[in-house]
Amino acid sequence: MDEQKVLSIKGLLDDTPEEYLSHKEKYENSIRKSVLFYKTLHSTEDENMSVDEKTKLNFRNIVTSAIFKDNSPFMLHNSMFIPTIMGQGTDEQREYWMKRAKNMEIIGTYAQTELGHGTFIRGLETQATYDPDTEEFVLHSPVLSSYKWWPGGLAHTANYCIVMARLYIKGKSHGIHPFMVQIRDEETHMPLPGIKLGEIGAKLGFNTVNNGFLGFENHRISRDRMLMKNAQVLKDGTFVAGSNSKLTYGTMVYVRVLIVSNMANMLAKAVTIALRYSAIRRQSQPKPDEPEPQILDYVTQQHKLFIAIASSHAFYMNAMWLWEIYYSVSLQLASGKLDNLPELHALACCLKPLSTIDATAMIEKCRLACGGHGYMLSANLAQTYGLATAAYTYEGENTVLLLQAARSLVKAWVGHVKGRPLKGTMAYLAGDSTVKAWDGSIDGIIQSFKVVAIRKISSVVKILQDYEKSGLSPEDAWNKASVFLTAASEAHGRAVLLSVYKSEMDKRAAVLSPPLRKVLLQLVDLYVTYWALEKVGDMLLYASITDKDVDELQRRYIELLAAIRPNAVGLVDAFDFRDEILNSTLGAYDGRAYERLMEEAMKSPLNAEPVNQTFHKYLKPFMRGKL
Ligand SMILES: CCCCCCCCCCCCC/C=C/C(=O)SCCNC(=O)CCNC(=O)[C@H](O)C(C)(C)COP(=O)(O)OP(=O)(O)OC[C@H]1O[C@@H](n2cnc3c(N)ncnc32)[C@H](O)[C@@H]1OP(=O)(O)O
Ligand SMILES: Cc1cc2nc3c(=O)[nH]c(=O)nc-3n(C[C@H](O)[C@H](O)[C@H](O)COP(=O)(O)OP(=O)(O)OC[C@H]3O[C@@H](n4cnc5c(N)ncnc54)[C@H](O)[C@@H]3O)c2cc1C
Repeated sequence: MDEQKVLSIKGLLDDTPEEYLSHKEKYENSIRKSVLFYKTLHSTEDENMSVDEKTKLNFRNIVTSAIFKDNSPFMLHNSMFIPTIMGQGTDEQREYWMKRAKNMEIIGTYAQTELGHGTFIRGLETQATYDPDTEEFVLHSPVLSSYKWWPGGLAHTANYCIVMARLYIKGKSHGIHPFMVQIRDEETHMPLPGIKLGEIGAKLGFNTVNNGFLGFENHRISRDRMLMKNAQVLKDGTFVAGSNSKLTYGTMVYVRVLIVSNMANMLAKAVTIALRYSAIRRQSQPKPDEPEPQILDYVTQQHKLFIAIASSHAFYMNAMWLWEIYYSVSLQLASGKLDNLPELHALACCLKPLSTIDATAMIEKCRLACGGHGYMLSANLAQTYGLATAAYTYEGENTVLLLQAARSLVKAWVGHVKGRPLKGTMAYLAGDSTVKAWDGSIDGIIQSFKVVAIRKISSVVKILQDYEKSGLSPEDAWNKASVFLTAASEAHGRAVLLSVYKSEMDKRAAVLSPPLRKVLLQLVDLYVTYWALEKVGDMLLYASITDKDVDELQRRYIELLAAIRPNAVGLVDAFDFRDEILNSTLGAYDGRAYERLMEEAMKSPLNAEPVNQTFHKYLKPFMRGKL
């Protein structure tokens, strides 16, 4: 996506900050901008580029942040509607629907979550009952809780959507399947008969995404509207099951992988804003005979911010690595080879939660590091937090995904104990869990994180087995142990994040100039040392670290902050975000934060006049005691 071309489109960037628009005006403005933006996107897209190339090209591209501070009502069209057609449609269905969707002849969304169910997909209640007489599916929302609730763009924007519904044939349920459903008339945009649509209301963020609700009243669609790549319903109502019922969950895995790269970008944006502001903001006078220092020179400020730079790099390296795995597994799935899907699912169930947990926390820390000005919406830190924290929940709520990963880890460990070989990212579980002397090296610390994961997984398996021996059902044992199951998944995820970041950097280090290699490896060192200190309890319990080693680690951490300080501004400048993309009074390249804060303040409609009409209507009578 050519940033210059996009950002030079007239009318695309807001003159009046959206914060001063009404809820309805914000939506209408976001539609106006979406149409402008997607016209350009469509005109500049290289049709010959593969999904793989396009995705990796866009990994660091967040030009949309310049246009939509709170995302676009079109976001589900590209991020889930099109990928689901690609992943779940037959060749014929792909041929027909991809053309219409890519040409923006139709606008789609992905409607899975219901008022009553989000996590538990097998509990979804929207019905798709097959009528062999008419060769149609009857879509119905039997109760309020079965209304689709949350899908982006569903309320007033999309005219088609992928509906995940429970398939019934002759009274028998055949599980959840994807259906292509037209929800609005293409000419009038009126909801079709038997379809109730609306928006779900104001939210913490995503307030220009037009998240909506959808209810069906016996709405009929033709048989060919079920996306039948993974399972089919024949004309006579015969159900042909797919090779794996979870293949219908493929779009979610795809988005979870993308979310890791998105967190890298969100965090990079926030730390660029906060760090640049910390370079121009001067405050206090620790040394009486010296001027107020840059707040960036306070080590506590460096502690708040430098880990965010390193974490953005770590998420980016892990995202690229995970995308390669995703893409190769998706090619294998296309040829019916499913055996690497569980590992991909488990990986995504670790890295999506950890990247969103860390990014959300660190973006908030970036905001807090800017004091009062960080609290201004014109700083664009609160909105960035809102976007990141949404990803904690959507595409699989984090706790639930960590428990999914734990399911795979427990199975792997139990299998290992029985002699079954471990493979891929879980192979290290077969490694030596007796720790060698702590050597404080980066590789040594990463190995300690692997030991922590091994020990946490093995001990939670022991807890599960003891509960079951005591007579608890597997389900009750699982629930009782679930806090430590998520902890075991987090430990595994940490080990993966650390080792992939290190190994991916090592691969790249050879081609870097010595100064660049030095500063990037300092970030790796900072990241590993930071997490060793964050998890010092686990290190003391499971690794061979001593209190003397901890003292050494703390000193090393402080030295690393000092070593990175001279390059800190250069490191965020290297993210190369244009001012329009940062969209922040505090983060602009020229450092004129105060002038920009004032310029933005003057855009408030309240500043258009010195005396607001409420003075004469209310205040004056009130102050004169006349109310
Ligand atoms: C280029 C850069 C671009 C950046 C853009 C990035 C951002 C993009 C943003 C897009 C906007 C997003 C808006 C949000 C959209 C949504 O939120 S859509 C709805 C998402 N909803 C979910 O994710 C629901 C989460 N719930 C689940 O996934 C499942 O219900 C569950 C939690 C996995 C549990 O399911 P259940 O059927 O109960 O499973 P179990 O009984 O536990 O058995 C699980 C077995 O199935 C396997 N499995 C489960 N899921 C998958 C999967 N997806 N793939 C493969 N396998 C799966 C699991 O491994 C278990 O297998 P066994 O252990 O062998 O039994
Ligand atoms: C900004 C945003 C955009 C979204 N966009 C879309 C969209 O476009 N399309 C769409 O279909 N959906 C969308 N969603 C919905 C999203 O996918 C769901 O919110 C998410 O899957 C969580 O489900 P839920 O909200 O029902 O929460 P629940 O699943 O009810 O979770 C609530 C709490 O219960 C806990 N819990 C639930 N199950 C378990 C369990 N088995 N074990 C332990 N704890 C459990 C969770 O950990 C959580 O703490 C969006 C959500 C948000 C916030």
